[in-house]
Amino acid sequence: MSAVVASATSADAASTVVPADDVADRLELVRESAPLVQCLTNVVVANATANILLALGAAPAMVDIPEEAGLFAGVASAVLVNLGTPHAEQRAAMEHAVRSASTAGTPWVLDPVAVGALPVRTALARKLAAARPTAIRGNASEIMALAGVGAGGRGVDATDSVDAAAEAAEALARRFGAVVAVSGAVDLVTDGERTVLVRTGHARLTTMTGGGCALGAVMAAFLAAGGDPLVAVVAASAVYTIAAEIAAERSAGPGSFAPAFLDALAGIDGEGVRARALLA
Ligand SMILES: Nc1ncnc2c1ncn2[C@@H]1O[C@H](COP(=O)(O)OP(=O)(O)OP(=O)(O)O)[C@@H](O)[C@H]1O
Ligand SMILES: Cc1ncsc1CCO
Ligand SMILES: [Mg+2]
Repeated sequence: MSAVVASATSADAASTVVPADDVADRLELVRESAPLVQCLTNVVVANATANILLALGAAPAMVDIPEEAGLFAGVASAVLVNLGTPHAEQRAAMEHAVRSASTAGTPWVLDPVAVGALPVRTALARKLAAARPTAIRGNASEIMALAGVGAGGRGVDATDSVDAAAEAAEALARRFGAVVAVSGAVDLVTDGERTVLVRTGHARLTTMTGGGCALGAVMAAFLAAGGDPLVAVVAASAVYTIAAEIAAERSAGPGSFAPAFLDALAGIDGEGVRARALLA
């Protein structure tokens, strides 16, 4: 039985299945290694992202000033670059961090928040993508806009379906040699050759600020553990969305969901992954 099920999304990419045992193994590796995840992220979600990484068992560090970001990316286990509120100082820090991560071979994740209509972040996202992130994570409209199809979403929200973004995601993955993850009701993960659909999850995740942004940080934590980056990103997405299902059952709305999600992330183990996988 698989934690994630695959189906063909386009003629170009072969569908792939990632077994629940692989997801459980990756979760254990994250817990054992407690990766140090450097986050250059937006001011809206910084605190939520740090709490989510801690709950998972990783170590967050929001090191995002130009004088320190490059230095730190050389020692961090993984780096998240999220373009949600890209002030000038942070933009400069991102360029330092990306250069240093690439030199050190540190995995890094690009989240092109609200690219499309907004000029500064769109140009920056294109420039950073050319520096070959390990993974690119966004909602359907962001991935399509970065690939050069579509004008982006409504602010930070998607106006396109994950299905509609499948071909753009696969093309982007091939162009930049990255794993590309598209979030939505069903999450899609592709490396341009293999495509996986992660069907677990709950819509209440979209009522909590940082639902997508913190997922990028969690992907960075899973990538830090090494191995096949496609499997790492799928495992991150599966663990995250399974925890969201558990939290949704234990909460009444957005307010109680956020702490319940932290508890679920802290409590989930391989057995929990396998149990939910049977339902997927
Ligand atoms: N309709 C839905 N049903 C279930 N889960 C969903 C749905 N939409 C999104 N999700 C989940 O919510 C998480 C965030 O995805 P979303 O597409 O909202 O990201 P985003 O737009 O980048 O979020 P943000 O920028 O607000 O942080 C993902 O784990 C995804 O699986
Ligand atoms: C609301 C918001 N605005 C810029 S970034 C962000 C967090 C969700 O993407
Ligand atoms: Mg987003």
